[in-house]
Amino acid sequence: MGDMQGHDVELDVTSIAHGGISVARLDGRVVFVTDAIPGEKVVARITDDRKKSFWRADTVSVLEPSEHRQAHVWSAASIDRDPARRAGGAEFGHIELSHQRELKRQVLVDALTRMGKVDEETTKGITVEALDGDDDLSGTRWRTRIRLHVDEAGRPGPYAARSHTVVAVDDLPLATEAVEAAAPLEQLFAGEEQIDVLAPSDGGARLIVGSQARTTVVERVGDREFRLDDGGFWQVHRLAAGTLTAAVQDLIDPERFDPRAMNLDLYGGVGLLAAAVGDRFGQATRITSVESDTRATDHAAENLAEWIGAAAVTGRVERWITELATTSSPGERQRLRDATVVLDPPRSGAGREVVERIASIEPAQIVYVACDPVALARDIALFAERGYQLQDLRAFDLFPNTHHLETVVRLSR
Ligand SMILES: C[S@@+](CC[C@H](N)C(=O)[O-])C[C@H]1O[C@@H](n2cnc3c(N)ncnc32)[C@H](O)[C@@H]1O
Repeated sequence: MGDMQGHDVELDVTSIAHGGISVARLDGRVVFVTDAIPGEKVVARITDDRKKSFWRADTVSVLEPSEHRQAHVWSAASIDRDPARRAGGAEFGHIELSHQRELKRQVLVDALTRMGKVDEETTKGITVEALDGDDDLSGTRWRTRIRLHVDEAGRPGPYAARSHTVVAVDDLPLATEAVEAAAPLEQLFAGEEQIDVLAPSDGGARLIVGSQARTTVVERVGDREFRLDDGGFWQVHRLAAGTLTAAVQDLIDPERFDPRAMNLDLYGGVGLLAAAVGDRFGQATRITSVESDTRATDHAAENLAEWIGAAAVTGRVERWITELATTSSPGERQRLRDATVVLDPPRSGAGREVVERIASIEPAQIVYVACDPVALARDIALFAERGYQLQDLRAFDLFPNTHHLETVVRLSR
């Protein structure tokens, strides 16, 4: 192993893998190749040949293009650039938007059937939906937040794909116009590591440089306002918060919903999904939002203040739910059995401990919002071990021109 790195090889690209890379075979060996599309023949440069079972490669030219190939939406990320200098974060930008969604569907269905042990029949009819109101066919101008990294000379820019090399760019087409206009691509920031640029929905744009003091911004979703720290978590696509609000409201089975139960919003951030539940089922709804970031919970308490049955607590979900499961009274246990649990964990998913704890309180239904289909599929299989089956699913293209997608599922016994 080791003498093929840097060599160019011809590859027939056969399928898509998780993570935005395609799969090809070379002399029977799997090669994961970037910037290709299944069905293409490409010339690719081997970047990693250390493993016996698979190699990695970057496409450098296309011999037989897919009918779905398009000029990259971001010239800084196109295959015309040296692979080491291609901007990261738009790894599907060379694929027509409708076909990006088809590839995301394939990845989701593959994860659900292989890792989630969901039967194929159940996955029929799954689509990755465009967001309501997103009529931009190029999949650009949606990022309300962007992180730039700073190189040794002080120049800000995105990282190159799969590396920590900062690359110079003169545009940011996935960012909203307000974010792009505010991004200081021409300035120098010697001594800084990163710069966050955001444009909240209440207007204006701001930069967060280094350890500057946090300020509060306001995001609007329908008639609701959410206050949060400028550096705090908020869904990135300009239409994401509204889309997930509607999806959670849609997926909760009203027959199984009890407003007086101990309903939970786990990994709650500033209360977006707790508010979605309350707005769907009325002011009498009881729900507790659990979040590890104290500043976010402070904002959640404020954002949900007018609603008497809502509470926001600071805690790590795994610990908080363990304590809940072990200390609840018989009356509380019944209200937990009647509960709807919404969870929206980070990319790594909930994991075995949290899944088992949730299952141990035996809630009436679980609505799981996931940004990683593989972590979701693993957790679906864990829930299935405890008798919770996939009942309904919707998937959304919350991240056009990237490989990411968002999935919302309902599980019940
Ligand atoms: C994907 S975000 C979802 C936030 C919220 N549901 C929303 O849509 O705005 C995940 C949230 O989980 C929080 N978090 C991460 N790990 C956690 C943990 N172990 N326990 C509690 N919260 C956690 C993060 O701070 C973040 O706010």
